[in-house]
Amino acid sequence: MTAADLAPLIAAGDRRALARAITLVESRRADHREAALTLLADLARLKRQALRIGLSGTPGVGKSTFIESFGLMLTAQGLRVAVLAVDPSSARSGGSILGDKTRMERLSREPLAFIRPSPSQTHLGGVARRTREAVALCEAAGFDIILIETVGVGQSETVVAQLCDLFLLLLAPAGGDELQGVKRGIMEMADLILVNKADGDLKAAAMRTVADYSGALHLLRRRPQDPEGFPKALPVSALADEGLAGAWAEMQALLDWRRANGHIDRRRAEQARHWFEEEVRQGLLAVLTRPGPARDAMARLGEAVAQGALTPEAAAAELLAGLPS
Ligand SMILES: Nc1nc2c(ncn2[C@@H]2O[C@H](COP(=O)(O)OP(=O)(O)OP(=O)(O)O)[C@@H](O)[C@H]2O)c(=O)[nH]1
Repeated sequence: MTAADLAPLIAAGDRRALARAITLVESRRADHREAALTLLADLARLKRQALRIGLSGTPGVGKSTFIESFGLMLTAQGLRVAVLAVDPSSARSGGSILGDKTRMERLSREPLAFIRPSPSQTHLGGVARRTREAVALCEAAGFDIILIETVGVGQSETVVAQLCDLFLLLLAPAGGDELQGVKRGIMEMADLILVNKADGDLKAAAMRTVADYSGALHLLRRRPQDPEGFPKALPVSALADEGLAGAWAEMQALLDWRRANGHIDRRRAEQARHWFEEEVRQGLLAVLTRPGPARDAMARLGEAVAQGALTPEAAAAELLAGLPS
């Protein structure tokens, strides 16, 4: 099947065609890459947009339980939901955070939902491109909401934050009264902090954790993209399906405000620029690492620097001057 065959099927919302197209954008083969770029350009003409929600949380915090409950709540409202994952750790574990078939079993059977397991990837640049293109394909397929999940190791939150309109941080109730070592940078990215497992014996601890984070969020500098009161921390129970409708109402209130104030369009424009620049950076790196004159010059000039024949600065200037401009 060619890109030209896939495009109308995806536009009609065919989930199998969508899955095949995602496989195509994941491929490293040069002819696949070319077909993928044609397909993406074709589908971009539809100018369809979904609400993109990023979700981060450490293993065991309840991400899959949350996505299943939250996703089912949305599909019950007639919304089409796609779930993607950014998982840079899968290269190491050899597995995939969404690979386990038993995860989100009910949601995966739902006709309005599409769940894409995360493939093994070797570097974050590849993960970012793959996910970005998968998001674009899901949008073209007419999904209303795209949930982009990450386990939050290394730089993966930054990738997700650059792909989404809204960023959720899922936390577990803390044992003591200390914040759970959540890095400041990650807190600063969050639009909502959801303290999961606010049920049964864990409820009291969850409420304390919500209070702790509410206090901590208060101390952060107010961001221009936030109305009064955001970002905020809320208790939820993905298992008992409690607090999810409330969290969704908060997300919608925030999005309405951002839309009305032009923040969504502005953020997407900034993200598009970011990804363009990132692609250029990756392309330049590829020029230096694949066999060819640039890599040869790199080796030759590196040797000259090592032997003291050239300063690092002079050698770098010579190399850069020789690159196609
Ligand atoms: N009490 C309670 N337990 C929950 C809740 N949500 C998830 N759990 C439990 O927490 C455990 C981990 O849940 P998962 O949804 O698999 O967590 P995850 O973050 O997706 O974990 P990884 O797949 O390892 O990344 C499971 O035993 C769930 O049943 C909740 O709201 N309340």
